[in-house]
Order: sequence, then structure tokens, then C-alpha cells
Amino acid sequence: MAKLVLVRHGQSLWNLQNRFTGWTDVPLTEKGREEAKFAGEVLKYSGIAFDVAYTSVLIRAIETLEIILQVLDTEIPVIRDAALNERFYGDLQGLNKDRTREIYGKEIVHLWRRSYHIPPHGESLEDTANRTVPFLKRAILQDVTDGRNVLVVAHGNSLRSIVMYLEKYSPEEIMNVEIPTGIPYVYDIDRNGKILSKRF
Ligand SMILES: O=C(O)[C@H](O)COP(=O)(O)O
Repeated sequence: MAKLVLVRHGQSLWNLQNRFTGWTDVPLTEKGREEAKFAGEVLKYSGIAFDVAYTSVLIRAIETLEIILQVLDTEIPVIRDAALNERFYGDLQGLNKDRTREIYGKEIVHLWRRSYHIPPHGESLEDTANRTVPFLKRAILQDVTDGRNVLVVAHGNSLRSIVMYLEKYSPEEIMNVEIPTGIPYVYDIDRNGKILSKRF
């Protein structure tokens, strides 16, 4: 059995400003760095010894992972891959989320943000899953089923697509899943890839 731990990056500048971010490469805020430290402390307390870490190629996730690894005081291989990037939010990137609701209406903006099939002027969650899940299977879960403890630091929607796959959620169920910043999700997974337990 090994552990798969998922962490969403700490608060970014555009999270603070309530703007659609997607692939825009914005840094963490001071609060975001504190959240990353907190995630590191929680993981240190849990005593998990990680063997490898994965993250996206976006600075908010890379920095969050660096802070966690500093707190854990460990040097492990880090694999950065664009497959773990946030969903591409297309024309919405840069727009304020409240302003977008005023312009287009609350219902459609909610569908853009949380539905599985409807693309928000960019990638739908399904499009995002079509790049995250193959990477999850061929790299991350391969490590876990080989017995390695794996830490993944990624993004709200790239992690929603991964959690949807792991938990076998339906498109309806995934609509209600929110991933908070800086809170580790810990899965115990056996050598056949079966989830034995999970805790947040
Ligand atoms: O890209 C973004 O704006 C956020 O990381 C996630 O946004 P959402 O919660 O609006 O999907």
C-alpha cells in the first residue's frame, strides 16, 4: 500500500482578485504561501515519507510544492508536467468572476465553472480530464502501485478531474465538488490501484 496526496496550490494573486486564471501564470499571495506552509506542517505531522512529487508548469503550483518540501525538509524528485495545469479558461481568463456573472448570468457561469461537458470558452472539465487522467494513469498511479508515496500539487479543476476519476463520480456529482486551497487529500491505494481509505 502507498499514499497518494493531492494538494491544491495556495491562494494566488488572481484568486484574491477573484479573476478567472486558467493558464495565466500568476504568483502566490502571502496568504497563499502561509497556506502552503500549513499544508507542509500537516503533512509533516502525518509522518508520510514521500518518494516523488508531481506538479504543473504553473508558478503557483510549483511554489506551493517548493514550500511544502522545505517544511518537510526533504529532497525528492519533482516532475513538472503541463498535463496537470489548471483547465484552460479561454476568453474568461483575466475577467472578474462577479462581473462575469453580471454580464452572462449566474446559471451559465456556474455551468462553465462546475459542469463536466460544457466548455467555458476554453476547456470543459471533460477536456481537462482527457489530459490529466491519462497522465495520472501512466505516471502517478504507476508510481503509487509500485509502492511509492506520491505528492501531487495542482489546481482546482485539474484536481477535480482527478478526484472524479479516482472516486468514480458522475458528471452530476462532480458539479458539487470544490477543492479548497492548501488542504491535503490523502488516499491509501493498494498495488492493484484500489482505494483502501481516504481522508482530508
Ligand atoms: O482558474 C481559476 O480561476 C481557478 O483556479 C479555478 O477557478 P474556478 O473555481 O472558477 O473553476
